[in-house]
Formats: sequence, C-alpha cells, structure tokens
Amino acid sequence: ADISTTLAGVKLPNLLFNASGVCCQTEADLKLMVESESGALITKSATVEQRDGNPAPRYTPLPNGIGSINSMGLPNEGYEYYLEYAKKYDYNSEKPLFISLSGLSLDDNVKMCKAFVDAKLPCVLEINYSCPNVPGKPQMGYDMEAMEKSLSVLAPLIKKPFGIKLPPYFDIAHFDQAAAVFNKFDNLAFVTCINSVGNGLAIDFVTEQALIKPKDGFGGLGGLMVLNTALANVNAFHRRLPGKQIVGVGGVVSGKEAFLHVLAGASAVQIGTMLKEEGPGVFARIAKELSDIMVAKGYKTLEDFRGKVKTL
Ligand SMILES: O=C(O)c1[nH]c(=O)[nH]c(=O)c1Cl
Repeated sequence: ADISTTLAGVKLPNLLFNASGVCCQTEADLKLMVESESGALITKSATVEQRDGNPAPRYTPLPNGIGSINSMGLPNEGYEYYLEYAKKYDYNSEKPLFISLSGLSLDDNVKMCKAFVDAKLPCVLEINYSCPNVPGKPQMGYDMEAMEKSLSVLAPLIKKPFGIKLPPYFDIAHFDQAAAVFNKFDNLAFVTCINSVGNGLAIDFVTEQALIKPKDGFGGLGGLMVLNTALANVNAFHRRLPGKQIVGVGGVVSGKEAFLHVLAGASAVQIGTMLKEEGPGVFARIAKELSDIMVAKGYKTLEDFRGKVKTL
C-alpha cells in the first residue's frame, strides 16, 4: 500500500520519522536516521548555546513496555551546529529535513529562526513550545497568550510553512483556546501532537527510589501509555484546524498505532520511545506493518482513511 505523504508542502516517501530528541542530537545520530527506512528526519530541539542538559540517569524505559520517562534538560549542540548540518544536507535525497528549535526566550527563537530564514534552505522548522524539563522554565504550550505573542513574531519572520510541537492538552476548553490562536497564522502549516506528558514520576518498588535523577525524579512520559491522550490531541486539532495538518506522535509501537494516528487525522507520524528502545530498524518494521494493515482493510493510500474515525 502507498504510505507516502506530504507535510508542509514537502513530500515524504513514507509518513514515519523520529520524534525530535531521539536519534538526532549529533551528526552520527542523524546519519542513522538518513540510512534508516524513515520518510524524514528531524533534529534535536536546539537552543542558542550548546547545552549538556540534566544529570544522568535522565531517561529510562518503564517495565512491561508501557513507555518511558525522561528529563533530558534540552541537551543539544547549539543551533549553529544544526544550521551547518542543514546547509550540508542533500536536499535531492527523497528524505526531507526538519529542524526543531526550542529557544529559551522569544529573542532566542527570533535569533535562530532569522539564521535559518537567511540561509534560504529547504528544511522545515518545527518550533518546540513544549519542553517540560528545563527547571524554572514553564512550558509555553500551556500559556496561550505567550504562544500567540511568539507566533505573531515568528510566523511572519519564517514566512514559509512551519510547524509547532505541542504538549498534550486535557481539557476541551484548552483545545478550543489553542486552536483559536493557531488559526490566526496561515503559514502555521502543521501542529505536532503530542510532546511527552509532563512531570510524571516513576518509582522503583524494590529500591523505593525515583528512576531518574533530575527534578526529584519528575519527567516527561512517553510510549504506549500516552497513546490515547495522543490520539485525542491529534483528533481534537484535526477537527479544529481546517487547512492545517497534524503530525501524530505518542504511543506508536507498531503499525496498528500508526494506523490509529492516521485515522485520528495525522498526516505524518513520529516515533520516540520505540525508536529509542528498538533503534532505527523500527521504521522498516512499522512501515511494513502499516502497509499490511491497509491491504487487509482495503485501503490504497493514507487519504482513504485519514481523519475518518467513526463516532457512535
Ligand atoms: O528534556 C528534553 O530535552 C525534552 N524532553 C521531552 O520529553 N520533550 C522535549 O521537548 C524536550 Cl526538549
């Protein structure tokens, strides 16, 4: 079956790629993504300066495949590293490049976006409004006014289609309020839902210790356990953002969850925890599983079922 897609005007040979943060901090990581069967790749969220991030242990999978917890603390090589990578990238390859930016202030985001705009590159920007793990920095995604202010500056600056990475919302009024902001920006081409479910706490029963070191063990939750919150956010914004696209992320462990994300409205699907645990081979596996599901159900393309979740 045909699992190709288009996102922000660029063609992806298949709808799967990495969630920013996983397998994408260094050129070596990104090379693995280029060599994988993913349909695209996205870089680790960049800040103006290089960051070491939080002390380890700062990521761990959770027992029984239910997911993961992380409090990485935005470790990255600094935006100029990713700008250089974007300048060297082979845009004739069939795999488009996405760049994640997560400035610690609006000025930082302006500085980084300007640099990418001035470089006139084909890569697509995804602005991260939802990092839950920088101590002292509440995430923008839960501050509608701050997001609107940021977008009112960045959207005209970026000019071409771009996306934003959102935290999960849990209240219908918040879906409504967030969509009202996003619908004001025509070149906001897609929203990526969801980032990790912020500030969970994983405790080891035997040792009675938190599993990760930063923030008293508090960190973002990912993996299968967040699937149903992810599907809700994908569908809520699919219903509320006519003319925009949704990138679905959260809980994709097989072709089945990728299928459900498309059914909920996703135009592309990112994989985080499963990529971290299984490695880049996950893309070939899930691509085949999804294609087999589509054949079994009689669907030829993603358009045949995108957003067609039935209600009772
Ligand atoms: O701690 C992190 O680096 C991190 N971790 C996440 O789960 N989401 C993010 O957006 C970021 Cl920036």
